[in-house]
Amino acid sequence: MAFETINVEVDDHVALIKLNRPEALNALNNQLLGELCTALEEADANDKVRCIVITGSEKAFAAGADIKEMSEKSFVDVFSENLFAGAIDCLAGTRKPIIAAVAGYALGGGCEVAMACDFIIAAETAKFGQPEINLGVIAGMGGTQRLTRAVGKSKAMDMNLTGRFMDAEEAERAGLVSRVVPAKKLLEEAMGAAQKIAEKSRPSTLAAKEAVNRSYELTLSEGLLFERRVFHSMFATEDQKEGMGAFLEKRQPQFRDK
Ligand SMILES: CC(C)(O)CC(=O)SCCNC(=O)CCNC(=O)[C@H](O)C(C)(C)COP(=O)(O)OP(=O)(O)OC[C@H]1O[C@@H](n2cnc3c(N)ncnc32)[C@H](O)[C@@H]1OP(=O)(O)O
Repeated sequence: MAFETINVEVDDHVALIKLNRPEALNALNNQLLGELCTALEEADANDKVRCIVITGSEKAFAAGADIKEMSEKSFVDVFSENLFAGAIDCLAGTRKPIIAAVAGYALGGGCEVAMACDFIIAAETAKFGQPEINLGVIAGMGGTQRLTRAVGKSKAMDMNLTGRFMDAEEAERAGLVSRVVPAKKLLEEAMGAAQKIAEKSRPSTLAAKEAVNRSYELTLSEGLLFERRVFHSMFATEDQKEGMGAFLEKRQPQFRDK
């Protein structure tokens, strides 16, 4: 499928999706969000793809929802079209692991898209923020919810109420990002992490992602039970025998996704 606002490359079991609206710092307009959703559905359905990386440019992962596009909309417009529900549900509904590789601005919807990925690797240049308050609105794709779960109430309130940006170092300290690397190494690091994930047994990666995500929805005892039962179910796979057998035989496992 040909896209205009994103580029997609599939190489070595990793789908690399690059947001590509440089003239607007990758502002998330309807077309880009629609194309991103289509690309994610295709990657999820493509047997060759085992992990997905989403990235932007050196200057911006994405500077938020497209303000020009939404500025004239009325309440009835945004309510009727359920503005932004589709794109973020699409990300959250993708079963394969997704890494956000963030350099430059990840603001508003850009920060929210990154947070809807499974983890974030940031360049030293990354800046995260929920500046919607400056536009007379609030975050609408998870900035008050996912950010609070990631960094706690105090920092989430600070960012949502003042609109200030958080740099990569602070984001790592706060637990918003998993690692920070020099900007030149960002893609190499993200693709390296994706390759590592791609080498694992597919049932294990899908199950690990589901189990971690359940921790957002369940009580601790329900979550622990869910995890234990999924762990038990992995003993029905050939890959469990292969993984444990390979360890005991001091060799690399050859997973067959069975
Ligand atoms: C999803 C929701 C519901 O949560 C809502 C949102 O996401 S609302 C959007 C939140 N994001 C913002 O408020 C950030 C807006 N952008 C900026 O503050 C600045 O552009 C900047 C700090 C990221 C970068 O500043 P600077 O280097 O000075 O570049 P600019 O000249 O401002 O930008 C270059 C070019 O890009 C256009 N641009 C930037 N961001 C957006 C945007 N979010 N929507 C539409 N267009 C955007 C900007 O207008 C410039 O274009 P031209 O004027 O040169 O045509």
